[in-house]
Amino acid sequence: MKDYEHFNSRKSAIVVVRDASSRAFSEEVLVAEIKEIAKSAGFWVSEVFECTVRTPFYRYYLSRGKVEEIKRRLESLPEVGFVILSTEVTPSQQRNLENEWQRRVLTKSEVIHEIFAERAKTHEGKIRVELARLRFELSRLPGKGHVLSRTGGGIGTRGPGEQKIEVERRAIKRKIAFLVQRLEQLEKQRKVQKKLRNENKVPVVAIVGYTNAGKSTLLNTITDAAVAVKDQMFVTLDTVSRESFLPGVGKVIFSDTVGFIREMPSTIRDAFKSTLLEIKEADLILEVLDITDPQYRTHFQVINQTLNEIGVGNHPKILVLNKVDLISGQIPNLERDFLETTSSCVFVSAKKKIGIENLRREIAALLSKKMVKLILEIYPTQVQELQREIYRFGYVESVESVKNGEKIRMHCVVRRESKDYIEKKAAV
Ligand SMILES: Nc1nc2c(ncn2[C@@H]2O[C@H](COP(=O)(O)OP(=O)(O)OP(=O)(O)O)[C@@H](O)[C@H]2O)c(=O)[nH]1
Repeated sequence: MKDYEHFNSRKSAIVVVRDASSRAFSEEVLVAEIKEIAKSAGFWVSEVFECTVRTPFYRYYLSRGKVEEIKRRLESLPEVGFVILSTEVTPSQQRNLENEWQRRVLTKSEVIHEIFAERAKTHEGKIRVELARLRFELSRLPGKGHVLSRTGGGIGTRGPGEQKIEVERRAIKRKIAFLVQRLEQLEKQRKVQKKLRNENKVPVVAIVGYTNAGKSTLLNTITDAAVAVKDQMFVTLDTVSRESFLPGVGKVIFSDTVGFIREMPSTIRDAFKSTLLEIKEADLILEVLDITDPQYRTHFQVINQTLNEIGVGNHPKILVLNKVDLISGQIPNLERDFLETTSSCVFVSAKKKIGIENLRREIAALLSKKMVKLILEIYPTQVQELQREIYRFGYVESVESVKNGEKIRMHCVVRRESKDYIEKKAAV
């Protein structure tokens, strides 16, 4: 056990943000984001060090002077057990910093992996997170080999460190192969379920947005479901779907997706790719934004960029501006670029149930474009079977007895593409 490992139980940390001002996003965004990530992983951030490094020292990724300055500061912060870096460093740089500072040093990716590991609820979600973690570990092995191989072997020979790494690499690859196989089986099962759902043509509404925007809360409010809701990033790691009834449409499936974030580690992004790809099959996308977050414009960019990457940039969308209950003054004016990418825009409070009926109406209005109204006259003996068929594609609005009880008139709403099929069934 290293001297500083006893700090692990106290999750107090300082955050080091390097070269924030030279990036595409503002310093404020980067600092707020890394603090939020640290908080979601259960860290209490006591200080943030922002540094611009003109001459980085390869050994540390920071300049020698900065390493010293942080070291001195840490000496007066005995309660701090961790240093979280806003970007990635090599395993050897990480080890060197740990030796200098005598604290655990974590990179942003490591912290995000930790959050995902803690939050995964379903069996499939857990496998995905474990896969991401193993792939991340694999990508960092070469760096570790470099550090360890310095302990033995001469030029041109393999040091004991590197041999050990080779053994580790093989073990990780074996685990990855096993998990990939398991995941493929689970995906097959899911495809069968999805096929059944597609046969029934139930419209799907995907709820997407930056992490912590209120997606799970909205899913709950819209469908009265109970999905875990916490004021932390990435609470939802697996797609959670719930059904609800919308007038003019019938049964609708609402799906809560994994939260988006800028610079999601590629291992996590790959692991959850298929979850994100499910958005492709949605009939409508609800793009949720936390309007009270000072960074909501950046979040909007990140979401749209991710949606474009998945290939659903032009899908029908409703922009849902959430948490209006926290706005005391005037609701912010939205620029044209906000509104141009979406079919409509609704202000709500998912938590306080404000604007939800309006949102449901907007959703119904967009989805009902794919629906048609039918009036069928059938014999009473046909009612049961026909109703069953109608509910696969929509719903029955009302039923009345006509022609002295000889026939039944049914008013129903069904998906446009099922119209001929239903009419044929009714004509039998
Ligand atoms: N005041 C207020 N708080 C809200 C509202 N909607 C959500 N919240 C809070 O915001 C926090 C995050 O909500 P979630 O629904 O978990 O957010 P999410 O987008 O699903 O988060 P991830 O699963 O991490 O992607 C919780 O503390 C909610 O109670 C709202 O309309 N008003």
